[in-house]
Amino acid sequence: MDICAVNVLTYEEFLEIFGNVVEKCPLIPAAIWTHRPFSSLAEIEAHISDFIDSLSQSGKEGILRCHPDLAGRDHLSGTLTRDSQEEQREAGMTTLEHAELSRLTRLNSAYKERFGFPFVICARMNSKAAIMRQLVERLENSRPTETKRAIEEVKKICHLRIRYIVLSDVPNKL
Ligand SMILES: NC(=O)NC1NC(=O)NC1=O
Repeated sequence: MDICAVNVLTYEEFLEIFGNVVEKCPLIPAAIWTHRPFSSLAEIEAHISDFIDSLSQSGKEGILRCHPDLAGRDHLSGTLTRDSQEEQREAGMTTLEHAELSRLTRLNSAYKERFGFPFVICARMNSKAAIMRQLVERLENSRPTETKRAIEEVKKICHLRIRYIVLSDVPNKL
């Protein structure tokens, strides 16, 4: 799918395809559709990034809270979005050993307790070991630093999801 094909999509079609580029936040692609025609994919990403940056602290936290835990309840109950399931699988999050899962669950809880939102990281850009290491490291951050850091990861996830849509031509639905 090239940018010309994107620009002729109705907003319903645009949402059907791009609705989950920010996990469970279809409001964001719905909002940036206003800016058509897009000159490039990079422009779509830039609008999404600007929209996120324009949100208040609670709005940004809301985006983070729409993300599932890594190897968490949604994975165990089979309710992850297709995107998320694929990303977590690629990072080895769906085949953790018992001890690894216990450690991750403990760290995820400590993180949520401290910040009030789940630990978010671009799984496709990290190995299992790197995810665990960064979770431990980021637990030490202040709340403002960590919100900023987590939102950067949301943007990386979004970047790869958009690339995947465009390269594979596969419609992307929740
Ligand atoms: N919590 C968290 O990081 N979730 C995710 N990261 C990612 O790349 N896909 C996800 O679902």
